[in-house]
Formats: sequence, structure tokens, C-alpha cells
Amino acid sequence: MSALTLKNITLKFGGLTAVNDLSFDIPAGSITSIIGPNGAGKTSVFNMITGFYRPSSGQILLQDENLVGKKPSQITCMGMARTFQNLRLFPNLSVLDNVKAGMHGRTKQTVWGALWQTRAQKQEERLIEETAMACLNFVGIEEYSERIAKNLPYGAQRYLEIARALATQPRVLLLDEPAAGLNYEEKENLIALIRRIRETYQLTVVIIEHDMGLIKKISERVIVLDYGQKIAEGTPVDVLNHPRVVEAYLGKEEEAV
Ligand SMILES: Nc1ncnc2c1ncn2[C@@H]1O[C@H](COP(=O)(O)OP(=O)(O)OP(=O)(O)O)[C@@H](O)[C@H]1O
Repeated sequence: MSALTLKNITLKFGGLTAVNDLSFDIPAGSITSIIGPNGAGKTSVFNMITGFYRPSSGQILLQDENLVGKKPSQITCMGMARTFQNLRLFPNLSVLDNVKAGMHGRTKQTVWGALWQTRAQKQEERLIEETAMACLNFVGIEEYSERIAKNLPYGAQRYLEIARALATQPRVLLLDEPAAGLNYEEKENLIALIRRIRETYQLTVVIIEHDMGLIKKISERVIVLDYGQKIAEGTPVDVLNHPRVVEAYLGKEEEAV
């Protein structure tokens, strides 16, 4: 079964076609990587899936629901979560509050409930706090819960983004360059964490990444973009040896000489 499907997606910025007639299926429960040279259109694809950009044409289906035209907050509520290439934390909030802020769209709070601190309100607040702590615990940074986010080590900030995404209880988790800036040991831990997330929460993971070592280790499928088009798709071994992929990364042989 497919968790996420793109059908003939095109995205234009004026005269620039950033994504060109792109179609793919992401199998439910899989770990899939999207790779490609700088400017290939990878982040634009995530931005369309999450409602930050509206495609010029085509369909994006979360199982069988079309996401095109929906707001980012609606798409989050439908079960899509993401992290960002450049961290987007609230730097001056505590680690715990960062995760709670991510859950905002999932709560049933009303203005009156918040004003009067009704029993239902207090119960919901407790549940939010417990869920947020459980997510911090899951990624291994619960000891930092009271710290101000900007003061965390960089690797822990990346984990905080993942905890915040998990707290929205997604069906599909999109990770945009999660290994950027991490050292070898942190990358190995990240690989283990992503596998554990998939097993525990039974969700589908899609990763944009440049680190080929990580891609080979973690991906079951790889989709390769170049100039906004899909040039290859398959297992890591098949795809990374594909002549068009080698050419996209290294340039044509005659150009390289
Ligand atoms: N908001 C925007 N306005 C205009 N052009 C944009 C916008 N967003 C992306 N682009 C352009 O679309 C193309 C694809 O960009 P995108 O960021 O999706 O590539 P990418 O594969 O994620 O690159 P990288 O690996 O460097 O992050 C690029 O030419 C980029 O300049």
C-alpha cells in the first residue's frame, strides 16, 4: 500500500521550473531517500507535500486524500510531519515548550477552557506534557527538557526537531537533511533512531540527504532528482550505480576530463 503519492507534480517560479512532471509512490512503512544535486528540487517537493508551496499542477495524495490546496496546519493534522534543513526551533523557549508548541494544532483547547482552566483543560495540559516528555525521552534528550533550546548542543537541537515532529503523531515523517552538521558517531546514532522510530510508531519515513553513507545504510528505496525531474528510482545499490545518477553528480565524462 502507498502512504504518499505524487502524480505529475510541476512547480514553477515564474520562468523557472523547479519540479517537472514528477510522479512517485512511497510504500507505507518504508524508509525512502530523495537525493540529487543542489537545486534539484528536493526541498521544494517537501514544501509542496507540507502545503508551504502550492504545485502549479498535479496531485499529492496522503493515502487517498489530496493535500493540494490545504494549509500546512491542516496537513499536519492529517498526519504529515517534517523537520527542516535549517533548524526551525523557537530558540528562546525551553526544549519542552518547543515540543508542546508543535502539538498546538492537535489540541482541543478553547479560549474559555484556557481562561477558566476547566478540568478538561487541565487534563489535556497534563496529557500534552506527558506526550511531549515521552517524545523527548524517545529521542534521548529528556534530560534537557528545561533548558533553553538555543543553548543545546547542535546534535541535540536536531533531535529536538525530530521529537517535535513525532509529538504531532504523524503517519508520514519527512526529514530534510537530518544528518547535516553531525559527526560520524552522531550519524550512527541518528540511523539507529530513525529505524527505531519506524519500528515503534509504524510510520513511513522520507529523507532528503546528501550523505551517501547514511543513504546506503538506511534507505530501502532511493529516488533521484536532477533539474526537477526523476532520473532514477530503486534500491540504493541499483540507483547509486545508475549511469544517469553518476553523471548528475560527477558531470558528463567529457566535461570531467
Ligand atoms: N521560493 C522560491 N522562489 C524562487 N525559486 C525557488 C524558491 N524555492 C526554490 N526555488 C528554486 O527552485 C530550485 C529547486 O530548489 P530546492 O531548494 O528545492 O532544491 P534542493 O534540491 O532542495 O537543493 P539543496 O540540495 O541545495 O537544498 C532551485 O533553482 C531554487 O533556486
